[in-house]
Amino acid sequence: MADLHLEISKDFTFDAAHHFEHKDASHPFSRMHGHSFAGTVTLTGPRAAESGMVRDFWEIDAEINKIRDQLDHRLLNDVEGLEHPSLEAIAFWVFERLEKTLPGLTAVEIRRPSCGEKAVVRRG
Ligand SMILES: Nc1nc2c(c(=O)[nH]1)N=C([C@H](O)[C@H](O)COP(=O)(O)OP(=O)(O)OP(=O)(O)O)CN2
Ligand SMILES: [Zn+2]
Repeated sequence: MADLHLEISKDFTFDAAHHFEHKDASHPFSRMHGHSFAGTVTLTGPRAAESGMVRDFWEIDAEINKIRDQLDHRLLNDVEGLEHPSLEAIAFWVFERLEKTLPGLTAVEIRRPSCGEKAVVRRG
């Protein structure tokens, strides 16, 4: 048992627009366009003796929703800290905010399911 560790994960989705300023004006990615994004937040830790839980999913959901509200149906380039809104940047941005309120956060994954692309930020 000593070599076992416990992970729990919660998925979320958001829709947002962005554009990439490092591309030539003629490139399609330089024009504003939108995506449906999906994310997964992972916590690692022991089960609390009194609840049997690493952390109540209801509490995780509440913290994710505070972050999601800052992304959903927004132009990501306008969000402070997301001036270059790649999947990689979004994953870092979410991790940095959620680690303040979700102790035991070990990974944030952001995906674009329509094209099978994802970025993962992992601690450790
Ligand atoms: N390493 C990365 N590369 C690229 C990223 C990124 O975040 N990290 N992002 C893009 C653009 O967002 C681009 O718009 C993706 O376009 P494409 O792959 O053509 O996907 P779709 O437009 O087909 O996606 P839909 O959501 O289905 O419209 C490029 N590279
Ligand atoms: Zn895009």
